Amino acid sequence: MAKRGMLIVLSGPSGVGKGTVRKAIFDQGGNDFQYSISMTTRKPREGEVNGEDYYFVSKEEFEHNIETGQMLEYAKYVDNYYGTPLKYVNETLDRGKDVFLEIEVNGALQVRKRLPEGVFVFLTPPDLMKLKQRIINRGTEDMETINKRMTKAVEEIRMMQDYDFAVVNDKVENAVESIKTIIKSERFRVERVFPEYEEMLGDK
Ligand SMILES: Nc1ncnc2c1ncn2[C@@H]1O[C@H](COP(=O)(O)OP(=O)(O)OP(=O)(O)O)[C@@H](O)[C@H]1O
Ligand SMILES: Nc1nc2c(ncn2[C@@H]2O[C@H](COP(=O)(O)O)[C@@H](O)[C@H]2O)c(=O)[nH]1
Repeated sequence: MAKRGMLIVLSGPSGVGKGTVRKAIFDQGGNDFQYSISMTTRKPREGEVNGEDYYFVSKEEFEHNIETGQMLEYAKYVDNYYGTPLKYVNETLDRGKDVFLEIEVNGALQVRKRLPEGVFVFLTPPDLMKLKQRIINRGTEDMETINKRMTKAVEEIRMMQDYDFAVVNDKVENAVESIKTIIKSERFRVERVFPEYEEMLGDK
């Protein structure tokens, strides 16, 4: 049976740049991460594609998925549900592939309980003003929603200490390099990738 893949969970407040950093890591190549597409009851933004950016579903469908145990984790975040379908994550890890989740903090802490072997990285903004400016610049939310997301952000940043690693997203390229280094080092720690280590340490 293939060795189970590695689970990487990237979390942090809305607008900090999780999606930007994740896309840069994927675009640079040199890895075979599988991105887990989340499910949400939020309405699609302009340009968002069902089955690529999210699975956009009704509240009823989402609640049915919760009740039937189909979610690895889920959270109510600013008036909408967001969650990770369990089957894809399990099947992909079982195939020996690495899975990348990009989710908010309450969901990440649920994942930590179920899959504690994952690598949990918190992406944090240089400061709150810059965070707000990034959400405003993105131009996807109205001011009322931005303010709700900023209130959430303060709660979320307090939970940073529950993560294995924290990375400041000041410059995208620096955050990308830091996360790639973390992943490389965690893979080494978990898998002891050099065969001579196995021999030296007397593993079967
Ligand atoms: N280091 C950075 N410096 C300046 N702007 C940035 C940086 N990283 C991302 N941004 C910009 O900030 C905005 C929010 O980024 P992004 O959508 O990636 O955040 P997110 O954390 O994925 O948000 P959400 O959780 O709401 O999906 C985007 O307009 C992006 O271009
Ligand atoms: N707990 C989960 N949170 C998720 C998931 N997918 C995305 N998110 C987070 O929700 C907020 C808002 O996202 P937006 O697309 O409306 O800006 C943000 O922090 C996302 O990272 C998920 O599956 N589970």
